[in-house]
Amino acid sequence: MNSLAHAARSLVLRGGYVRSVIAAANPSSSRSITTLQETLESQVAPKQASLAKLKKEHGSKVIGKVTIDQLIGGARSVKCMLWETSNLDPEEGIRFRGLTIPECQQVLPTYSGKAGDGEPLLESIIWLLLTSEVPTKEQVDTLTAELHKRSSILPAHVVPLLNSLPKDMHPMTQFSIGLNAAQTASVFAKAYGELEYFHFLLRHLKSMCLKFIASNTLRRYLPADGAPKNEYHKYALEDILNVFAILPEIAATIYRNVYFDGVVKKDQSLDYSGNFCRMLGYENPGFDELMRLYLCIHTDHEGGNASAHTTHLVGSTLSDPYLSYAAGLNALAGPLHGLANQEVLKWIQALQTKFAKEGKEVNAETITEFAWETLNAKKVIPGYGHAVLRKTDPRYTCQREFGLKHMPNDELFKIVDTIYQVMPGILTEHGKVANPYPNVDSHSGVLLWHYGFTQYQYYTVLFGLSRAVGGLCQLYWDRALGLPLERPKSHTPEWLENFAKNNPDA
Ligand SMILES: CC(=O)SCCNC(=O)CCNC(=O)[C@H](O)C(C)(C)COP(=O)(O)OP(=O)(O)OC[C@H]1O[C@@H](n2cnc3c(N)ncnc32)[C@H](O)[C@@H]1OP(=O)(O)O
Ligand SMILES: O=C([O-])CC(=O)C(=O)O
Repeated sequence: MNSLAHAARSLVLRGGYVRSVIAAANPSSSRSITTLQETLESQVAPKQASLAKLKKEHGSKVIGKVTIDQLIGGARSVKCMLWETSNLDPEEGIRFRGLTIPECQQVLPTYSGKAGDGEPLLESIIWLLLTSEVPTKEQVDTLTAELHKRSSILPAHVVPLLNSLPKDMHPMTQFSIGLNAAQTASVFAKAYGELEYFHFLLRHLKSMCLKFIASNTLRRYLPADGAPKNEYHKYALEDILNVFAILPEIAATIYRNVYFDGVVKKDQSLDYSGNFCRMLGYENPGFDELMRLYLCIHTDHEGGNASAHTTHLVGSTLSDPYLSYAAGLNALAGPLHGLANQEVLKWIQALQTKFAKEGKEVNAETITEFAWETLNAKKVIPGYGHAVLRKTDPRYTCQREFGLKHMPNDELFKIVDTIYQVMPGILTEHGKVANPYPNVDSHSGVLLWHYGFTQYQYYTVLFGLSRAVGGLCQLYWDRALGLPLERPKSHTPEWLENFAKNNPDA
């Protein structure tokens, strides 16, 4: 009962939480800033209404067909998911709420405060993806302060648990364990689960008199209307912001445990990315800027990619945001998805080692030789190809531009550039690949390496820190729009064969 009362009260109190954080961060301007929560609350009803209208007026319109090839082939291009936060065009690449990466770099607030002067802050992208609005620097600063403050919500058992894990456990496995363990702090699960418990209790009390007393007593301590479906998004938002806030400490603890002394030092006078770099143990403003770029560009890639889709699917069962995104992390840990960034570095290392032993230079010719060896061994070239993109990934391009600006003479950067010159031709000649161009993973590792961040088994954790933003900003809207349980139809091979036999012209 005490814990019920505590949970209920803390839920109610959080309404005033954000305002007090803002006031603490910036007392003079606190009254004039529209908070993230206020911005979102004003958007929910109109968005719900326009989705309901779309469904009512056009719900029966056909937007595509599905072939047997698509059913067998991983549902490529099947249109079956609503995604608010970003959209991917095969030629142009990603747009975050309508903005390309260069446009984001021009308009979003940066560490210096001036848009266009440096890389966007991750907090800017969080604001953009959640609200579809470009925030002011003041708004972004309030979000930074809020996330720093919320980081204290990390449950006390999580760091000791991480400390107890074997150092040779893959960092992504540790990341997923850490986030799952932090789920005890879920506000969403409490709001939902305790009400379940409340109804369970009422169902099982035999005496009407006891039912009446229990009902009246418990209701006093629970949110006024319980947690009805139309309020799920409020509890989800609490969890989502808390997950953003605690992930850096989980990620940094893993890095410091596996490769160093386990000590994590914060500097909350900095932004989210800058503070994260200090937690990792880096004190280089150039590395801070790279981290800002890295964390911004990996956030979101529309809904169909495996990590975002998994988060959305698991969330549709009303699993809370912690569990939903932990599932997304497990999808990201696959080598055809996020893990490809570590595979790229591994591939380049193997290439360098082989030709160093043979006393040969790494150049276009030796890279071509090594690529054919990989392909003939029926392995993939990591960092190349894509399920949707049919041109060079703009996330590759902006990282290349960062490299040209900050490390044009770096040896590894030059190798990546030479790979880029020869690989599309090789993959085209190979003849199988739908997209012979590089994706985001083919460039990210070498930039990190330049700053001494050479522990490539860890690289996907950085991706996972960033992808939380896309997956979970969308999860907010999933709950706000009341999207249902996701459950597509599957068919047996026999059904397909019969269908094909009975429908020769289909
Ligand atoms: C953040 C991200 O997730 S970006 C992607 C990261 N992953 C990688 O970089 C791994 C390498 N790339 C790949 O494996 C693929 O290109 C994927 C998984 C990204 C996309 O897969 P698909 O949509 O199936 O690609 P596509 O239609 O081009 O595949 C056709 C064939 O080409 C092969 N192929 C695709 N890309 C490559 C590649 N980079 N090297 C060698 N073969 C490839 C596929 O394995 C497939 O072979 P199969 O017919 O024998 O099964
Ligand atoms: O879109 C995809 O399928 C893979 C990808 O690039 C991402 O998730 O960032």
